[in-house]
Amino acid sequence: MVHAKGHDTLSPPNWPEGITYLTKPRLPPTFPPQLIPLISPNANTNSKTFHIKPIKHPSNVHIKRIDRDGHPAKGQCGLFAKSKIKGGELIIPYIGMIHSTIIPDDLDQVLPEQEDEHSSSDYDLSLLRLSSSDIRNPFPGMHVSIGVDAARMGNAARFVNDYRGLPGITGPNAEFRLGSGESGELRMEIWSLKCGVGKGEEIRVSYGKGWWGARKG
Ligand SMILES: C[S@@+](CC[C@H](N)C(=O)[O-])C[C@H]1O[C@@H](n2cnc3c(N)ncnc32)[C@H](O)[C@@H]1O
Repeated sequence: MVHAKGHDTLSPPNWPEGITYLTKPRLPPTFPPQLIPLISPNANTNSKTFHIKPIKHPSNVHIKRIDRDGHPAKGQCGLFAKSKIKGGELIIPYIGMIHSTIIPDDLDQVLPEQEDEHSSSDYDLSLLRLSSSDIRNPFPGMHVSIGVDAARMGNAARFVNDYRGLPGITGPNAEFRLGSGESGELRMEIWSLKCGVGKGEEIRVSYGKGWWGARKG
């Protein structure tokens, strides 16, 4: 375990240099306080931040550099099971930087000038989208989306690869699910599928056709 500047705590083995290790989601100071109760229902309504219990690195998974020929992510890292994981288990919550986009509801997509670092991130997952007619939406006439991006900071969940193209593999053994943490906070999680994950096996999800479609050509 390595404890570097900016990390929440000691990072697990094989954690890459330059990425901040988190034990709870990071909320930037620019995050609109009106949106905090939507992702953290137990937060004090006047709160400009949210308090979440730190999440430990699970002992049954590890980050491993992929050196297998034919693996499409060779040279990168993946997340592997250290011991057998049964079907239907929470493997690890997905932690990163929480961010929001607020755009007029009549725009059907973010304009180029509104794009930020998260728009092109390969580590960004959506947590919540609200149309202007949603009664929970605090911004009249606006469309709100909230996401979690682990490109620059996160936990071991950021290393989960997609199953496509992996040698001898025909499908995922895990999936992303929206869930809530111990403090009631909205979060993305990685759960094992019915088949479970064998000891030493790579944990692999489907990023979805949309994810791959956006990156073609
Ligand atoms: C969320 S990251 C996964 C962790 C990444 N392997 C790493 O070491 O940081 C997503 C990136 O992993 C790679 N990746 C994941 N699954 C892949 C697959 N099935 N085929 C090719 N590249 C993949 C791509 O470079 C993608 O942009």
